[in-house]
Amino acid sequence: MPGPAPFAKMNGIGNEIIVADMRGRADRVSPQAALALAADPATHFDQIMAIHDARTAGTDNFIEILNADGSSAQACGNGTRCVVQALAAETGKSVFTFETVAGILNARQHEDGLISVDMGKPRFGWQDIPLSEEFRDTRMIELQVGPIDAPVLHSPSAVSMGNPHVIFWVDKDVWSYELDRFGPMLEHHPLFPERANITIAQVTGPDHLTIRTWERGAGLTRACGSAACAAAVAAARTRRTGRSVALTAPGGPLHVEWRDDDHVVLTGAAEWEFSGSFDPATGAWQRDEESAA
Ligand SMILES: N[C@H](CCC[C@H](N)C(=O)O)C(=O)O
Repeated sequence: MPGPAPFAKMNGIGNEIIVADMRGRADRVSPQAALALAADPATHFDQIMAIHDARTAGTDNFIEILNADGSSAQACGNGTRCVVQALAAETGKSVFTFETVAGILNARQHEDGLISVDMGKPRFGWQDIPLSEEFRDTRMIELQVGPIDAPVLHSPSAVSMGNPHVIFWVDKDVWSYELDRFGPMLEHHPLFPERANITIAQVTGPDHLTIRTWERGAGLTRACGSAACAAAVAAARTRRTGRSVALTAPGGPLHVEWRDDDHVVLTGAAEWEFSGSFDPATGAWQRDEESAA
């Protein structure tokens, strides 16, 4: 049996992330370990980013992403920034190429410490998101919450950033909507065969959005990077903003640029909290002695 694996508890503007160092070993973080770590308030997380040895030439590492409910995710922008910060501190490198189940992505740490992740190209086809019904135009799909004649939320945009997202556009303050109540129902709506990440977004300035997200497999989070990308792309697609968008999530600021080559680049901060080691099979863990409180 391989021994315990090192981990760092980090966050990407409040998106709670565990970066697990699974390099040099063949086992994987089990869904049971994820559930155990998520249930402990000291290690509660939204995503685990498990760093594995590279599988493909030209990449630095393979990254596996687990949600708090033990399910896997194809993309995690905020978590990827945490991985970059951890590996940059260890290696002194600032440019990385990672492989995930959704493909290859590039990331870099800037001089000021902020980190940019190229999240790849968005997809808009209903089968790509995926939706269970044909919608020819996913800038606005038919879905509503509340009374038929006076819906509270309606007509969201749908986008795949490798993972499924819907964005409801709202006129009032994003905190005035009961996302904790609508989120679970929308995440599991039959329109989304692979479930979905649910974001409410308000245009709060020229090229500025304020967002809140209910994450698939994790619930309400203080930030979701791929949702920020999906919201910015959907805003540009519906002419609500241009292609370079500043966003405010509950946990802080993010910037998204939808480049002319169709790639979406997410920029923001990452923060280390403490380090420890854990058993990838069970989730039993302990804090490193010298680690900060
Ligand atoms: N927090 C992540 C996204 C997690 C996505 C996950 N909830 C899913 O698609 O299952 C981010 O920063 O992009």
